[in-house]
Amino acid sequence: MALLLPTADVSSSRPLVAFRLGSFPKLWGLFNRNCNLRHCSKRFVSITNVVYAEDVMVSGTAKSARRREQIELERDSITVLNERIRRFHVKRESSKTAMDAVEADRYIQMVKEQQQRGLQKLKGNRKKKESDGYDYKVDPYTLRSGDYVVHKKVGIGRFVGIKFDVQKGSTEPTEYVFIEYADGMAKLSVKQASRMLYRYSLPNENKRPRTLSKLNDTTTWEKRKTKGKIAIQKMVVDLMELYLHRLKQRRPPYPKCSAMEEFAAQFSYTPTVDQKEAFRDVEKDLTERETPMDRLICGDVGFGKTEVALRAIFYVVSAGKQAMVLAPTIVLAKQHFEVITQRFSSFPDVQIGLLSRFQTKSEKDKHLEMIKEGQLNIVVGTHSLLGDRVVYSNLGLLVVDEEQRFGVKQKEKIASFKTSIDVLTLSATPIPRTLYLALTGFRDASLITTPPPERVPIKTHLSAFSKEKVKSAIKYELERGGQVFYVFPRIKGLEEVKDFLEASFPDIEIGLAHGKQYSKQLEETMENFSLGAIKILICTNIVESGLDIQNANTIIVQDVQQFGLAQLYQLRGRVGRADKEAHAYLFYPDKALLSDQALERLAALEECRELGQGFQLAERDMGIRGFGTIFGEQQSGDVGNVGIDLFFEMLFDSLSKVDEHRVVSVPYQSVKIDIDINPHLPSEYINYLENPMKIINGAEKAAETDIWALMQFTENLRRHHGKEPYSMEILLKKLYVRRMAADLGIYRIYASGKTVCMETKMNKKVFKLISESMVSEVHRNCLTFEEHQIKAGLLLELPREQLLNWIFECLVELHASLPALIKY
Ligand SMILES: Nc1ncnc2c1ncn2[C@@H]1O[C@H](COP(=O)(O)OP(=O)(O)OP(=O)(O)O)[C@@H](O)[C@H]1O
Repeated sequence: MALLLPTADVSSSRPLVAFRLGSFPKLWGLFNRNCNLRHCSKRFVSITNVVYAEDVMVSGTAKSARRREQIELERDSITVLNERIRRFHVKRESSKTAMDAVEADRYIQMVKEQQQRGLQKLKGNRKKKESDGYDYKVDPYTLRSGDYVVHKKVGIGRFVGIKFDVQKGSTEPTEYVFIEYADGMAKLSVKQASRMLYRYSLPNENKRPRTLSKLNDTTTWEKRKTKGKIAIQKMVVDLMELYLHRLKQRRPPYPKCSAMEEFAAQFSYTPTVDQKEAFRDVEKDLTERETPMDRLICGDVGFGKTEVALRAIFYVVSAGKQAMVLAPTIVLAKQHFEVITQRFSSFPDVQIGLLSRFQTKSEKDKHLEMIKEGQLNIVVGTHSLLGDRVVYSNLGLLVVDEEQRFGVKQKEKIASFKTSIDVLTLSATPIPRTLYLALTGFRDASLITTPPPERVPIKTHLSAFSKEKVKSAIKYELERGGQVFYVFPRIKGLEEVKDFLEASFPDIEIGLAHGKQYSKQLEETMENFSLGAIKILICTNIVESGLDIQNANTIIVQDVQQFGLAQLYQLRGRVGRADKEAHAYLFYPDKALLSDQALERLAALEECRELGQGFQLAERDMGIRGFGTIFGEQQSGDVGNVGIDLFFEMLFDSLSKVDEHRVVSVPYQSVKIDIDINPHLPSEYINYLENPMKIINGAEKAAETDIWALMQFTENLRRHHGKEPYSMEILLKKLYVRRMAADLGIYRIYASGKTVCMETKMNKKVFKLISESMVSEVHRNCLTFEEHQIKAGLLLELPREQLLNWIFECLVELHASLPALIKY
């Protein structure tokens, strides 16, 4: 018996109608007899939202669990597919227009050539130095007993040791590497081990993996590896597509301006080799390319990235366009404003403005008006510059300092600029050189790894905290006329530090800076410190990045174990920015209280005392701490499957084969499905649909557009008319099959006895790639590839509808790999 409850809120996501029924085709027939569906059809919900009447009687968790179970059961294969399309295709498809294959070919070729050069350099490096390059395998002799390792073919094991053993039939003892697995011990020759073993380290790792792989059953490991591989492919393809997409944008190149020489001559220093190269890169981007620049200037702390940005600004402003400089904090914005003002001082026509939340409303309004009217050529500020109130007259360039410090929404806004104007991003988060070279071709970046001349390495002193040591360090710095940063990890406790320092240095001006202060007060303190009025600045890590105070050459960090490695590296980089020798004192409370991980981190920092070792440090830091800064949190999770070292090797491999991940779709109309199915819709449904032809034509049109449109179509159909009867479902599935086939480059599907043949433009490599990642073994195991055909051998000859269902399921599986492929 059907139970129909009245509905109240059509927009609500809660179930509007409760049924207790078997199959749905019967349901709407029943309704059709019992009520006027034409009037109430809008009040039905799709079958996924149906609640069974008897559930209403059951209470508590059992009730919701059963409901969920029931709902799961009701999710038919189209719903499951639609949900997946929504999850995976939304971002990619909606933001992109199709690219002409010939044009794309040209770009891909260009990218590949650039990338080849990068990889070539990597190989070159390797020859010079065996440990460098993209070989991430581990030297077994460097392993310690208990270390986790990954064997490419077997998976995660625990290194036990290297011992001599005599092989059968030999009298000579040979060295073997012993590795413990869940079900036994593996014995590898040292040579073999050096070819197959990687360290198993993870980003953000503090808990070691407990589960070892099995020697005798490698399926779980194979699955993990495939998952990792697919994730990497997706990442590479995303990078590639983003790049291709950007290459499609156009703007006229900026004219080369003669005044640049004058501007360059006013730089107080001789640029370093890397700076010069970065200037050239930026100049080429702006004056020779027709696509907007999206370049990352990646340089170690204090190595002079700002000047690169200044030159880019000069080009743009000289051409009559505006430039916006975005800094993560007001303190840094102010510093940039001052540097820019000073650097442009002999170009009085260039007007520079700082937009700050400390300004009064009328000051701010005046600035906004000037930006809008084009009276300000360079605008400096924090994220407030991204707000809708800021309207530019003729914006040409965006300079972003430390993009990773902006929030998600702000990053999205920054990304939206990248397709229309030139963007230069400055980052002091070093990326490993190997990674940089491998990424060449996918991401325009310039590395600044050479320090300005006369820079002296910062002397790093790591020890247990002692008031005496603190006092003598400060005394030394003050006596040579310098200033001191005193960094403490918590706001609570700063006052105590202040009391101690005031007592020790009664005649010295001491300032306090932290993020919870009133902005005005913070700004004043920073100003006084940079002017030299304040000699000791007690602060939290608010000074972490970008701050450039040349006279401050001692930094003291108390409770150093509380900071991350990259953070400490940044903090240390606040000093030693001139030619004076600088000191960094890192104090921990008591060695016994430090975790192994903290000790390892600090030792790494102490080791990397030479200038420019941030890049080296980044490589290690990724093993210990954050990987997400470069690739995002999602990828950070993917690394977990295989460990960083194997992940990197797979990444480099994938980068070098990017054009093999290419799928060429075929036009929807050219796809032939030679399976004779023309389902007849029941008359009740036809009556119920009001205008069935319009609906069927709409479905066909949606399928022709793309999978996203087809998904929206079926969702709408079900929202308005409930779940369709079986024959309509078959009709829809046929459309899905044709659409998915077109996307996969399959232009004909037919059956011959127990074999399903799919003629395709896909190449064998792509087939291998996507079939490997199929979740369903049933489908995967029966597929083969022969001369432009994907063949499926079925166990028995299926009736037509079942056959269509089978093909539908199989294509759904193949289609799931599309995000890891480049389409054009
Ligand atoms: N070639 C050079 N020779 C000597 N000093 C230089 C050179 N280039 C820049 N500098 C100076 O070095 C200091 C640091 O430069 P800058 O602020 O550009 O570094 P940065 O790379 O932006 O550092 P951070 O990542 O900390 O922001 C500045 O005072 C700058 O004037």
